[in-house]
Amino acid sequence: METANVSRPVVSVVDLVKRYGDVLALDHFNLSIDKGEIFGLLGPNGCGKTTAMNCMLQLLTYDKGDIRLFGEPMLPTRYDLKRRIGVVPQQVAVFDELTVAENVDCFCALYVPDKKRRRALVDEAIEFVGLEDYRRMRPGKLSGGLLRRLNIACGIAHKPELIFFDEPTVAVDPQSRNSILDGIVRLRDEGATVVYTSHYMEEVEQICTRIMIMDGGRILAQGTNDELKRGIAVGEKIVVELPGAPDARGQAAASAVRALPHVIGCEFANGQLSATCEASERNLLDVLGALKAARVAVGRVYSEPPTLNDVFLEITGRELRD
Ligand SMILES: Nc1ncnc2c1ncn2[C@@H]1O[C@H](COP(=O)(O)OP(=O)(O)OP(=O)(O)O)[C@@H](O)[C@H]1O
Repeated sequence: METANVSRPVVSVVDLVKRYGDVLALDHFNLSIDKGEIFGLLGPNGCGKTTAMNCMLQLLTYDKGDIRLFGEPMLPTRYDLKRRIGVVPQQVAVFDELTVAENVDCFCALYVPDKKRRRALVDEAIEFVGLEDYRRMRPGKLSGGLLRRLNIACGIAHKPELIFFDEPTVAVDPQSRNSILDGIVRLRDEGATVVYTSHYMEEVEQICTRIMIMDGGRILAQGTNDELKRGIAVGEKIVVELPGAPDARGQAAASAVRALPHVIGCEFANGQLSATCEASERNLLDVLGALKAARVAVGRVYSEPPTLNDVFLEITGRELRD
């Protein structure tokens, strides 16, 4: 018999199809996110991330599919559910004629009518994103990174349980980027569930508990960072600098390495030999042994685990990077 306290996913999307005319933006898209996750939707520009998010939020109509948030059917009129959701859109959406504090208050007022309670929430949100010194400034005077932080404060001031972030770090300086990523982890630690879209794999690796890789409106793979990487043939990449090696000698060394067991591919370019290998404890010894036999002088050597780009590359044959 089913028990009453089985936890339901906070987000559940089944068989979502969205077309813009002839463009199939989402092709039977499915998603299930549990409470307390930071779930990453990762994929190149145009893969359908924003469309998926906007369908979940009922900001777009769709051709087919079932969307449930907090276990309830999500509909354009479900204001009770919308009140529990925060949205940080890709394009900064604030009012130029209002100050930082007035902007946060204005968005918070959509959900929290009580002025006194709102004052405390606005203060907390401004402090959360580190904009205390800019409270009375208008958005036009803020840098790109600070504007993004204001955009976040506007989306989270009402303490939503589920927060959608659509590429919140595009075109921000590294300091603001780190502050935004730290803030998202803190929101999760305080109990929120987060949906995070990005085409930056490093960010998704850094903060997401689970990741879905998308392309062309379809799901290519999903799992934890480790699960995704374990699912591909590449286990490690070995890079060896061959200082002063002429091109012919470097190419010969690369073909010797390519012949080794567990080596999937090997290239020599710009004085560097890069070998892609299956997981094996002997890879480094084998590669160095082959280079010694080929009589090339070896400089710096390092080994890297696979990245999400390798996962994307193996599935699609293309790079995830722009
Ligand atoms: N309003 C629209 N009309 C027609 N096609 C659209 C529209 N919005 C998006 N598309 C197309 O749908 C596909 C998915 O776009 P979407 O914006 O969801 O992707 P994305 O992964 O969020 O990319 P980005 O990060 O660039 O926003 C793309 O092919 C895009 O060109």
